[in-house]
Amino acid sequence: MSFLAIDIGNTRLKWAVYADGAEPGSAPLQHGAVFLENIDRLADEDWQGLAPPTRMLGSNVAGDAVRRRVEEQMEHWDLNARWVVPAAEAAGVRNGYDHPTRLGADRWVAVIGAHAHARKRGFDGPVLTVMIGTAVTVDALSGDGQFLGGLILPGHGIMLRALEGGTAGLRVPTGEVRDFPTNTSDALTTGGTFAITGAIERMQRLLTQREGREPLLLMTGGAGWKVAPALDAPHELIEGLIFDGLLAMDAHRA
Ligand SMILES: Nc1ncnc2c1ncn2[C@@H]1O[C@H](COP(=O)(O)OP(=O)(O)O)[C@@H](O)[C@H]1O
Ligand SMILES: CC(C)(COP(=O)(O)O)[C@@H](O)C(=O)NCCC(=O)O
Ligand SMILES: [K+]
Repeated sequence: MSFLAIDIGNTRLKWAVYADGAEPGSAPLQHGAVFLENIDRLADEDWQGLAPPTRMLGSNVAGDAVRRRVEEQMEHWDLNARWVVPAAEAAGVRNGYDHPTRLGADRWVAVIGAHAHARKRGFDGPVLTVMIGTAVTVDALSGDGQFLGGLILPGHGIMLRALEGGTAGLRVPTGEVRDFPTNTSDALTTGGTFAITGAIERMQRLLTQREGREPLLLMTGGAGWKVAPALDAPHELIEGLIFDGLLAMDAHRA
């Protein structure tokens, strides 16, 4: 008996298999990541030889066509494909979005994962969930479990491509994060990084003011490690935050 968790973003599909009874924070038995252009080879490659999972739950923000292609890769297993649709409430979190179903499934699941982490360590204050993927999202959860809302901004890659495409003189290699950049490469890299860390720190201040208490700041996503060193606010990198949310949701449904 095992549980397959899938997180399809706009760049990569991430998957993890857990033993029955796993909880948020548990280590997966196996896990992997593939770029979306390679998802049609999952059954023949990454998942070849995997013990057939007995349950699955996925988060997908890459559209219906991608979801169908992934479902095809799972066809040889006797598995009921289940995908998260953000609702008004799930796993102890209430959804404050104007139209709950329009919230990105990955954001909803990550906030639920972050809530589970906070509760597990006995923390009942607010939580700020930061995801650094293709896009960057910064999502606020109140101490009493209400998702208050959050920001979407371009990830580093999108920012740089937008600048390259919209200017004549910004085609340069990746630079370093510097306090006062003195060349174009460093200016671009620092600009992108400070845009992201600045947005995070602004939301942290807003949430602290609203709740009267410093939030727990949990960060995840493929490029989280790049942003973490430049972030002044105390934070924790949790690679599998979306998987932890999927585990929490699966446990609540059972
Ligand atoms: N080894 C890596 N493989 C892929 N992406 C990476 C890697 N290291 C950093 N990244 C960054 O992480 C981003 C993808 O992160 P991910 O969380 O998978 O995004 P998404 O959920 O949007 O698909 C890429 O835009 C890239 O900038
Ligand atoms: C904001 C996102 C594009 C992030 O995608 P990602 O970077 O994880 O690929 C995704 O969560 C999404 O499509 N959201 C729907 C719109 C919303 O959340 O309001
Ligand atoms: K993501």
